[in-house]
Amino acid sequence: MATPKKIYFATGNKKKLEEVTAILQSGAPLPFVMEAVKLDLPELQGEPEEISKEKCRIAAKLVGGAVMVEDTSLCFNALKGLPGPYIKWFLEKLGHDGLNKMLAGFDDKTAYAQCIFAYTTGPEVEPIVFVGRTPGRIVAARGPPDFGWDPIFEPEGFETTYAEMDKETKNKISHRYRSLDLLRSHLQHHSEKSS
Ligand SMILES: O=c1nc[nH]c2c1ncn2[C@H]1C[C@H](O)[C@@H](COP(=O)(O)OP(=O)(O)OP(=O)(O)O)O1
Ligand SMILES: [Mg+2]
Repeated sequence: MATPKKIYFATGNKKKLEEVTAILQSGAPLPFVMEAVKLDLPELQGEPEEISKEKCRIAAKLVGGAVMVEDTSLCFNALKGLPGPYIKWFLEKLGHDGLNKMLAGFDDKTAYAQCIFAYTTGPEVEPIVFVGRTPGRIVAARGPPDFGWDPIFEPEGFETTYAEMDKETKNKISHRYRSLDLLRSHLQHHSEKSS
C-alpha cells in the first residue's frame, strides 16, 4: 500500500507528541506530512502488539484516514514483563517510589522500555506494528519529573536517567525512537518516489 500524503498521529499525551515531532524532524525528509490529532484513546488489555493494533483500528475509524498510534510499556524483568502496558495505572497509583518498592524483594532491577507503533492506511486496513525496545534498569528517581517514568529509567550504557538526559540524547536511543524509525523506514520504502 503506497504511503499516503498525510498521516494522523493520534494521542492524548503532549509529551509523546513532542518527542515524535522531534524524532521525525531530525531524520531524512519525510514522504508524508504528520498531523497530530488529540484523541482520548481507551486503555486496553492484552498483549502489547494487540493493544497497539486495536488502538490503531479505533483511531482509524475516528479520523477516517491513515493514522499512526503508539502504546508504551515499562517492563520489569523480575516481574516477567509487568507492569508492561499497565504502567500508566501503576505510575498513577504508586508513583516513582512505589514502582521502585515493587522491586524491593528482587535483586534483578533490570527493565526495558517498549514502544509499539501501529499504522494503517485507513479504517478498512489491518494495522501493522513496529516494536522498539531500550534495555535499562529501574533506579530511585533522578531528574525533572516532566514525563511519566523518565526519572526512574536508566538506559543501559548510560549513568543518567531518561529524565536527566537532554532530549536529543533520549530521542536517539529511546524505545520511541527505535519503533518510530522502523515505521519511518517502512513509509519511505513504500512511498511513490522510491517504488
Ligand atoms: O518515553 C516515556 N517516558 C516516560 N513515561 C512515558 C513515556 N512514554 C509513555 N510514558 C508514560 C505515559 C503513560 O503513563 C504510560 C504509557 O501509556 P500509554 O497509553 O502508551 O500513553 P498515554 O495514555 O499517556 O497516551 P496515548 O493517548 O497515546 O495512549 O507511560
Ligand atoms: Mg493510553
